[in-house]
Amino acid sequence: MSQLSSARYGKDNVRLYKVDRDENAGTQSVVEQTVCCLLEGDIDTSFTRADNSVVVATDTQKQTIYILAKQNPISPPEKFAAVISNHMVSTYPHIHAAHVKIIQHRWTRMTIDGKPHPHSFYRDGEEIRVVESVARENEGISIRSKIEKLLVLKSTGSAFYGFHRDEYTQLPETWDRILSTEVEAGWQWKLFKSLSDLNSIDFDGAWKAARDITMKTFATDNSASVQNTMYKMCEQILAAVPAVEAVDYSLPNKHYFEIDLSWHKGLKNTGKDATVYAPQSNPNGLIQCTVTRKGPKAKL
Ligand SMILES: O=c1[nH]c(=O)c2[nH]c(=O)[nH]c2[nH]1
Repeated sequence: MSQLSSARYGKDNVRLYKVDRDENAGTQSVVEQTVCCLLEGDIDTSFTRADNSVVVATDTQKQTIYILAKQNPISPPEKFAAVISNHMVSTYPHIHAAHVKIIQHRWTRMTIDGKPHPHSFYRDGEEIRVVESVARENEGISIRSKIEKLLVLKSTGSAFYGFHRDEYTQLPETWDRILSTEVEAGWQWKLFKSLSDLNSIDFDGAWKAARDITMKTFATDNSASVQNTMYKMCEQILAAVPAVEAVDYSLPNKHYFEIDLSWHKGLKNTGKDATVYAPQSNPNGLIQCTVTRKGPKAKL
């Protein structure tokens, strides 16, 4: 005998573009997103007994996303994700949870002849802003915001020494190394009881603060390790955004290896003479942590 132990369904990769035309200023602003919406609830019979009466078609979910995008601001993405997830659980009595993920892509306004252009934009990197919202019937709306794919590198100002050594250790200590990572940073908001609870929150301000803190700490910290530098980032984001309960980072350590070229006419390219390095794609270190406010230790 078998049983359905969990089920979710919906539409993924719903691509959205919205333009805001400011007729007075003669400028336009654009937002592009990719939305995923997955529903949970009393839908078991659609899997087990071919009962489609409980199915809010994935096409209906897609149309709903377009309509809600027309009727509401889609920026900040946190609020739009909450609007969609809340709509799903409040419209369909048999749907008890809605998981909405929004990826917001970068369209940065062009500067032409030193002035911001009124309607032209460019993709200044693969960095994305991500939001995951879950609305649960009778519980509230949970929101997690993320920065992903922000690639950073510093050419000095990073060390790694004093680590545990034993018969398996080959890595030399270093007081000056290249540090590079692709930032994945997340921050979990306190649970919102209803949509109106979101009104007092500056989601764009928090995203900017998290991004600025990440970059400034990365650049200015005399890094002892990825672990210590990322902890400092978490602490500052918690201090800057009171409505955030937890901050997490997942940082790959993208290694750059020295190349010994002394075999060729005694070329000096190691230690303080190193200028040409070999960037490594794999394997890479991967360091992750979650930091919360002081109190009883949360279960991980
Ligand atoms: O910042 C670092 N943390 C580590 O845990 C580690 N391990 C390693 O080989 N290099 C590094 N660098």
